[in-house]
Amino acid sequence: MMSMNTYPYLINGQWQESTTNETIELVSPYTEEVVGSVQAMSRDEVDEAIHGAKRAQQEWAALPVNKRAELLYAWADKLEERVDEIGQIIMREVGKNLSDAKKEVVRTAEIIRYTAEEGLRFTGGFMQGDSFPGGSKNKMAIIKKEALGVVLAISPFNYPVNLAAAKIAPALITGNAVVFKPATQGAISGVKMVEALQDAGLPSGLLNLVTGRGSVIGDYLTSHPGIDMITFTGGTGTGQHLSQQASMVPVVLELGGKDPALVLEDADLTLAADQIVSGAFSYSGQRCTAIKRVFVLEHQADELVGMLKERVEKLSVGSPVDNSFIVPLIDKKSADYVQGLIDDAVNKQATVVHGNERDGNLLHPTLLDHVTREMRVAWEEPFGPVLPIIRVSSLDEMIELTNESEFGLQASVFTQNVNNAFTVADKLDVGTVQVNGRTERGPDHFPFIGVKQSGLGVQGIGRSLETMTRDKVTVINL
Ligand SMILES: NC(=O)C1=CN([C@@H]2O[C@H](COP(=O)(O)OP(=O)(O)OC[C@H]3O[C@@H](n4cnc5c(N)ncnc54)[C@H](OP(=O)(O)O)[C@@H]3O)[C@@H](O)[C@H]2O)C=CC1
Ligand SMILES: O=C(O)[C@H](O)COP(=O)(O)O
Repeated sequence: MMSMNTYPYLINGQWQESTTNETIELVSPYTEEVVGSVQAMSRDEVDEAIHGAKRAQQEWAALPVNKRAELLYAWADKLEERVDEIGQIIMREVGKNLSDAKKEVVRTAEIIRYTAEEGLRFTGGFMQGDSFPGGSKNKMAIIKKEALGVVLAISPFNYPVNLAAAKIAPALITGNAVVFKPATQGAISGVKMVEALQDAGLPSGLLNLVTGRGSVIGDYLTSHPGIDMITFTGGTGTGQHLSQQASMVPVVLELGGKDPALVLEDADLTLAADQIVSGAFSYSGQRCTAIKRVFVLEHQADELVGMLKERVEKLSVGSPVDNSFIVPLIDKKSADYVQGLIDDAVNKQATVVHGNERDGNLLHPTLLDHVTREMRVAWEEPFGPVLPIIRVSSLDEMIELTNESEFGLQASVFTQNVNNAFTVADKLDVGTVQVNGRTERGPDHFPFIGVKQSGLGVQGIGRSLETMTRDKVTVINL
């Protein structure tokens, strides 16, 4: 008999306990109490999940796309009906404040609906041979979009519902089956999200949910011959490792970042300060797209730092239950890592403008000035509430520091001159440049890309449909 707080995995429509009799306890980042346990699945069970998905896929792909869209619309409705319950689970499991946790569920429903709509309009094409030299009008190609088969979706802890659904929904609408492996810390939110999908009428086996430590079953999953495509969001180290495991299947990776804010001489400093603080500190900086360093010209730095300090001092710090802006980090290891970056910078003479206080996993928002390139925090991704200010002598230096990073997710450029904005944007080696706004993924139909060590391939609703399908060409010779 399973205890109330022990969550099963899902294979072929059946919620089950693992024959390993092993479960993994998940501890809340802020109460440090056990939220629940998930199953540590065996390899045989993982095999069953993949084979079950394979069996379900062909029938699903054969359905008219409008029928597939019905499932997604129903799923979005079911998620919205459970927004309070799932929001609470996200809060308890990953420590996101309650308001943001509920917003995540609502945003997920919106992504799913938009994906269904895009899916309805997503078709192949037609080509005529005579546009190529020597070609003929009598040779015509009909290009259809076909599903790849079984998509393996692996998600991280920080958006346990949203980032998972952003992979699952495009896979399903294009006729793929899914094996979904949530982050272990985030797996209960994943279970709840999948329950909603099942309530919406998920065909048996079409999505199978596997749980267990990535370090134990991850390689087995990613190198499994039954997997036809992998879509992954998580740390750069994990992503690099995964891409070496996978063989001959498309892989999309959304990885870490070190997004800079470049504050140009003609920037509106009030706007820049507002956007930088919101971008750097929401969910305590546990966003791949968080602003993770600021470049400002020496002669404007005092003014900007003063404005940032004023805002950072006002951020509420505490419990996600009280909707605090700054909440405890996901676990002690992460908090220790961020503290290590702060300590290194302070030892190398960075100035603590605010913060550098710690209460367990709760790190107060920390603003560091006079950060130099010799400090680790200038280059490493903290995934926590610390913002380094790097004073520079020229715009060229800002561009150079941006491009020197191993990461290339996004960058913010603050300027009131549109020509400067485009000139600088073109020189930055990142996936997306935000002009006069914080770095962020949304709106979710925009392409979302990481270059260099920040990723491979592209997500974003329309682009995800492309990456989860292949062209099938039939040529007619009249
Ligand atoms: N660019 C982007 O879009 C985003 C990037 N991120 C990045 O993710 C990181 C934080 O998320 P976090 O969850 O800690 O990332 P991890 O890389 O630790 O984990 C991500 C996922 O990978 C799984 N995993 C672990 N090892 C393996 C393996 N060998 N094979 C396959 N899967 C494996 C994890 O499972 P388990 O939990 O069981 O270990 C989890 O489901 C940050 O670096 C952040 O920048 C986060 C969000 C968005
Ligand atoms: O995982 C992340 O950090 C997200 O992809 C960021 O999403 P956001 O920019 O919309 O918060």
